[in-house]
Amino acid sequence: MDALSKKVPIKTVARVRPCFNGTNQSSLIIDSIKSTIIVNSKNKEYHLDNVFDENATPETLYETIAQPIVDEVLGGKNGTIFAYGQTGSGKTYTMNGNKVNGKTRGIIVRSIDSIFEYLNARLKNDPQFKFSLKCSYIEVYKKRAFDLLQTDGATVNILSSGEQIIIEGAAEFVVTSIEECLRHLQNGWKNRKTAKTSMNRESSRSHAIFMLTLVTEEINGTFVNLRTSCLNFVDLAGSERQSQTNNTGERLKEAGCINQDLLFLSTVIRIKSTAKEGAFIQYRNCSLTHLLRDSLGGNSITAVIVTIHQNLEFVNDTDSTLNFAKNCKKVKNEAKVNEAVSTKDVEEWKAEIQRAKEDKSSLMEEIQQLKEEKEQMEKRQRENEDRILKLQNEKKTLKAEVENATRKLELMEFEKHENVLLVESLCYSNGEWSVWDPGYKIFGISFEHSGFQISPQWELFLANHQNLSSVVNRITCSNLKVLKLFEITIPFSDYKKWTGNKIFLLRLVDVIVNDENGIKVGIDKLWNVEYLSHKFTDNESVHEMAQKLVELEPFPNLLSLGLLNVQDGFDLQAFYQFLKKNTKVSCTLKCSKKSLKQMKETHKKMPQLPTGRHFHIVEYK
Ligand SMILES: Nc1ncnc2c1ncn2[C@@H]1O[C@H](COP(=O)(O)OP(=O)(O)OP(=O)(O)O)[C@@H](O)[C@H]1O
Repeated sequence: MDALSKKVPIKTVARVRPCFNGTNQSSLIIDSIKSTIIVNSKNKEYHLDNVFDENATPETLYETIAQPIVDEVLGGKNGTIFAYGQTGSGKTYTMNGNKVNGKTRGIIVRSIDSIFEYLNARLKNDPQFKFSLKCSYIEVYKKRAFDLLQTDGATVNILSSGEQIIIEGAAEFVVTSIEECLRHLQNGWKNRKTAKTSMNRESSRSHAIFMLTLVTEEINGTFVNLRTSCLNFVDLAGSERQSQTNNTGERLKEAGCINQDLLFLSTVIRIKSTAKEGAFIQYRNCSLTHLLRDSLGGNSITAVIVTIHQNLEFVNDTDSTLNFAKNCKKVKNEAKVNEAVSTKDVEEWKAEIQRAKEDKSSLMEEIQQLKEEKEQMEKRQRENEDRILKLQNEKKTLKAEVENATRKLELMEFEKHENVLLVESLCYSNGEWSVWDPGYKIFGISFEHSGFQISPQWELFLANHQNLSSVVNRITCSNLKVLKLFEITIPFSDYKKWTGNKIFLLRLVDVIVNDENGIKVGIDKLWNVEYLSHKFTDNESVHEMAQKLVELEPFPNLLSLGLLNVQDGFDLQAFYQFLKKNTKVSCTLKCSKKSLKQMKETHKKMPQLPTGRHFHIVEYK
């Protein structure tokens, strides 16, 4: 294998496929021996490096075109094999063949076989020989490049850095056997975009490039040779005429992109074939030419296989394909062996390998140890997690117990106050809190036919129940509308928590009750009234009643008092002493009809109470 580079023209061959649609009238005169094709109707003769007629076997084609390039690649040079031609003319058939095994195997499969055959033989004969082979598979579809080895249709970016073309984002798989390599190739085939057209049941709608990158390392005396070479197989999409394919919609759009790419490729080839050395060519304008820059007049051994129809109806495309081939023949590539030679001492290198082996085994031991430690830690972690869970549950139970105990304590604390009551029967409905319990008794005050309502400011109001007269400590309050009875305090800061348990604290305030005549019956503390009313029952002597009132200690805050059913003999004079002693109180006496007249007369004779206070005597009904 020649390590020196020299300028070599692109090898250009034609492969003629059997007549399309079963016709057997060829429009071409094919001479495989002279490597010429004459296009009768155009009166043109094309001379190529090789011409393969329809009887040429895939094996002959491989041996003539591909094998020499594969050999060069194994020696460290880059190589590219293109298939170019009209749609349905046999490009995919030539590159891939119909199957991955058997006689119709295409160029790619045969090349892979050959590469592994060589590399395995080298490994066997030279224990110091090393290699790494990687594959990637890219397609250019509608001007964008995609990775065929990534099933999610990942796009890739084609970048150039100096002499290097970089395919950013493309997956590269190391392959160590024919089977592994073919598996990737077949996966890529499946992902390639194809569609049925009138010219081809499975027409490629993209340009596909299968790439193999080979790195070999061999020792020559005291030198280490590192060689890197690439082999590209390019199956281009076929040129199409709308008049022949009758494509519409998406197919037509694809055809437009395919034709544009091929036109650009032909233009690059035409310019390359005539341009002077070093002339600037805009490869980057098209993903296809950008990607294949090296293969089109650069560091690569390139062969172009043009595939053609021989039917007369396709003669114009055949002629233009052959014209492309003619231009390709004029383009020269300069392939060099891509080699890096290091002067490393072999003994030192061997010692290094030995050291690396030893390092490796001690590392393996360390890894094993770490694995065991990891397992133990994981076990411990699992145990800890179980323990934490258990503790958390215990904590929850304890917390609930503490909360319960705290609540009980607080309740007990509140219950110590005489004017404080914890009510557990408040309920919430329609956006309001309420207590509804006819006959309810709070602080010794009895409520009948009445309900409680609680305002948003947490005040408790008494209200009539269903148009009935409310009865408070047996005083009928027919016009009772809303009566502020108590201030309600929520005993704990987090009221939501406690309202959930329906626990409220009621704190008694001054209470004013209207009697049935609309007259206020005011009492300092209602439990005092309870005490008074207890003393003044109907069964006791009215004389005693008045006397006892006078004897009682004064109620400094008592504002109002109502006495019901006062009978004859009640000592008004004595009661007046009570009014004088209790300096804030106003009073309403209710007498039987019989004694009303006399009571009123006695009353007239008594001195007036100071302004702001009153003493009424009315009939008791
Ligand atoms: N030399 C040949 N001998 C026998 N059959 C062939 C030959 N060339 C092509 N064919 C058959 O013709 C059909 C079209 O071939 P193929 O798909 O390779 O065309 P193509 O150039 O890749 O088309 P497109 O550009 O539309 O993808 C296939 O069924 C293939 O088997």
